Amino acid sequence: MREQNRILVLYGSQTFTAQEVAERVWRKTKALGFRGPVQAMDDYPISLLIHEHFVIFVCSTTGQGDEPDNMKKFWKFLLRKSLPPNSLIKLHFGVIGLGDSSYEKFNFAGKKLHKRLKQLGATPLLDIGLCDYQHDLGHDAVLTPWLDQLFTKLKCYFPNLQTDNMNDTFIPKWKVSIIKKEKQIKLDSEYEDIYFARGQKSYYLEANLLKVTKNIRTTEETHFQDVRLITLKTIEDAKLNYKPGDVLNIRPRNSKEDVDDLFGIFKSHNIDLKPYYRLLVEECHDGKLN
Ligand SMILES: Cc1cc2nc3c(=O)[nH]c(=O)nc-3n(C[C@H](O)[C@H](O)[C@H](O)COP(=O)(O)O)c2cc1C
Repeated sequence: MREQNRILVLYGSQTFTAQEVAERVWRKTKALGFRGPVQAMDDYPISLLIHEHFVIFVCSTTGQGDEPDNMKKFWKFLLRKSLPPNSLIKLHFGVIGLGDSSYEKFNFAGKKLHKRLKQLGATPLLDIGLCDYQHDLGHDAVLTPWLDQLFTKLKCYFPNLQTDNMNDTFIPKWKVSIIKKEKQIKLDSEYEDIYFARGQKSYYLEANLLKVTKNIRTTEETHFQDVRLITLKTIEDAKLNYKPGDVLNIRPRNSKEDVDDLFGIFKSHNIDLKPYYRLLVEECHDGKLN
């Protein structure tokens, strides 16, 4: 093993749910004293996979049974015909799939990943966990017992593992430091944004302030998907130039009430943060910066 007590947690996630689950799983592995990072599959140098002994995969399904964008490169590599069938002989793994049984191809990406890892000689620690968004308890209905089983199984490889009093100690993945306590800026109107007020419009390339004027549900109330027609209006009746094929990137803004509530909480905990401070957020693994 490259490192003692190493478990790697890799995820494929389109809209962050699998990422959030992967980070929860990673925190549990940290609480048990394991080392190793949590990463999107495409951010992991895949040529090193042959040296890994323990990997937990958290994989959602998107589109019509497709794998998420941030595992496409990884998945393409795994599918190479030139890979010998024993490439991953050292690897012990678990796959937890996140899906929705209202889709025809339920959890396809996770199922395909589990199958391919086995074809390449890896040993499953336990059967794939098939989380279903349709379940009353959401993904946790499958995830919680699956994790209990996983950690019980890991005891076979790590006999000193203490899982009985495993608490959910908070293990930070990010180091946050204040880099600039800028002066508070007075905003001229309720729509103004702090960056616009600083004259940093170029920060957003061709940014415009927009207001939502209509937000109408277009699907039946009884239909499981909530699809919306949202109408936006420029604040100063500015003309927006666009051509077919252009993409509109919307950055929603938090309401003033929500921002005030959040900073009220910081204040009540004696945390010196103001909305206009600039922060530096750095990723760290095992307590060290990357
Ligand atoms: C556009 C779209 C397509 C989806 N397609 C599937 C699918 O084919 N099979 C499935 O089991 N779940 C499907 N799902 C459900 C997602 O897998 C599920 O919501 C999951 O929690 C999303 O995880 P993520 O946020 O990490 O991408 C789809 C969800 C969306 C929004």
